[in-house]
Amino acid sequence: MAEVKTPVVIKVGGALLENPQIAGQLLGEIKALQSLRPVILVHGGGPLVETLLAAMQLTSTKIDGLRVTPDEQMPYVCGALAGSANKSLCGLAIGAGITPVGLSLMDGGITQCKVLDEKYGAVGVPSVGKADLLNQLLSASFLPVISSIGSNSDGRLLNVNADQAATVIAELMGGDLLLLSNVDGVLDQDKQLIKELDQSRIDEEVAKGVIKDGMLVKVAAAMQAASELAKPVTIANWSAPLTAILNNQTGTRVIPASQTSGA
Ligand SMILES: Nc1ncnc2c1ncn2[C@@H]1O[C@H](COP(=O)(O)OP(=O)(O)O)[C@@H](O)[C@H]1O
Ligand SMILES: CC(=O)N[C@@H](CCC(=O)OP(=O)(O)O)C(=O)O
Repeated sequence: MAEVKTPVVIKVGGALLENPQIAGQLLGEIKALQSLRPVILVHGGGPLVETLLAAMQLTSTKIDGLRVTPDEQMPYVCGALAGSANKSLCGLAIGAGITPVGLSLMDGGITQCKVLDEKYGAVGVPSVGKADLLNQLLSASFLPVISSIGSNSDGRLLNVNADQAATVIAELMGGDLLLLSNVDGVLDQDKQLIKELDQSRIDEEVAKGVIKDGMLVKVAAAMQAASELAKPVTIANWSAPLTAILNNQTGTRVIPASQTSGA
């Protein structure tokens, strides 16, 4: 029987698109990785959302790293995430010799979303759906490129934080999860890289206010995926070589309770 290879789910923050050279380099590394293992790309687009909302003279606020999203802003949020960000990354993938398929969380029932809390407006919490579509695309060597726009069962469009989206996709596929951003990983109060983070160190750094804003959501999402998958999740810089990230030579590894020495 053919060996089933564990997919790699790579999430990139939207700020990557502000640096097409680094983005192109990463896509080139993803192309090389695809010859070894299936890859799924999940992306954010926070800066694009900000720019578009500002151009429309709309204001936007975040609570604990999550954007408060009134339903009337969803056309712009969808346009930025499922439109501009998704198609820009697909274009960069094509430039790297990859055949991408641009998707959102709702396509093929990949995830189902529920409204988080009406105080956030149209913000969704995703849960695992069906893997069939992704399995078909991966077996045909396509690169799924997934934006974090989802829908609830009534068809209400919801804005999902892209780290949470990637977490759920990694859980659905049993994949290895890399959360790539514009920082080397999770930094301590002296701006030094923390190489390993378990739940008690997370609680400590959050209480001190060292882990905050977007990193708060990212670390919580990483720990959720690590616990669900019973394996570490990596938070690293998209400028680092992908092989170094995969070989744990750089970045922060978020370790689930099942793998800490006290477990
Ligand atoms: N302890 C920390 N270590 C590293 N970055 C942190 C930390 N606390 C807060 N941050 C902030 O979190 C940001 C990464 O989160 P975010 O902007 O949401 O990234 P992305 O858009 O790539 O998902 C960093 O650029 C940094 O400003
Ligand atoms: C609910 C919520 O916060 N949604 C995020 C979705 C995009 C995102 O997560 O983008 P980054 O990965 O670039 O931060 C937002 O509107 O910014």
